[in-house]
Amino acid sequence: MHKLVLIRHGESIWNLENRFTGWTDVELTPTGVSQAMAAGRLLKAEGWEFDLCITSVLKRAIHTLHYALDEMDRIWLPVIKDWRLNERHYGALQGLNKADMARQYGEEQVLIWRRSYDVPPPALDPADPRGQRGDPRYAALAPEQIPLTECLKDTVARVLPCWNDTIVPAMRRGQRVLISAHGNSIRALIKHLDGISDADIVGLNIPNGIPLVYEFDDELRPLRRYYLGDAAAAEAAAAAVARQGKA
Ligand SMILES: O=C(O)[C@@H](CO)OP(=O)(O)O
Repeated sequence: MHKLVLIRHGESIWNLENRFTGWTDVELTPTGVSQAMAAGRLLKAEGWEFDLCITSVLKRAIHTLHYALDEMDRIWLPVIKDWRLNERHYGALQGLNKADMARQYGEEQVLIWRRSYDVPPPALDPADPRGQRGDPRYAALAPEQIPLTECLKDTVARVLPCWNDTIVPAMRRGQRVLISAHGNSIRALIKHLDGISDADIVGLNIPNGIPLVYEFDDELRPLRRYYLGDAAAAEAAAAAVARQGKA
């Protein structure tokens, strides 16, 4: 059997301020740091060991990984940083307050922007300073590979190649993999792995900083997934994420 652990980063400053974040590179809050450290302590207490870590290129995920690894005394583990695990790009919504948008456009519209499978938020203008096309961390990408907005379907389309060319080969080599990523890049992976329908994926929310375990058979077919620690607390934290789109 193969196991994989995924962690959504701890609370970020824009999570706290309830702002659409996407590819904006915001820092963790002190609560987010505590969540990351608690995730590391939980993994250590349960005896989890890893051979390879993979994170996005956004500091909230990178720092979450480091704080968790430090608690496990495994800060020396190899880390791959892959832009394909970045948060879903939130287009022209990046920086705007979710509750304000719900008051202005209605909760139904905000739910579509946040959780629908194939309706992208309004796109950023390529010249908008909130965009990433001049960011040196994406210098190896062609401009058209750097999104101006993404729906979840678009995120699935770039997370899956990372799954297939990086995560799966590592697991097949017998490496135990820990991934630090984002609410919607994790939703993209879960949608693919568990074959969740376009309608049902709307109801799936990922809490900050709680390790999510996947178990696979020898052919890497998913057997089950579950949060480590207090299951009721994980469920309550996921419900709180869903409410962020309320007016
Ligand atoms: O703003 C974002 O980038 C994401 C994650 O924080 O938010 P949401 O849960 O609304 O998709």
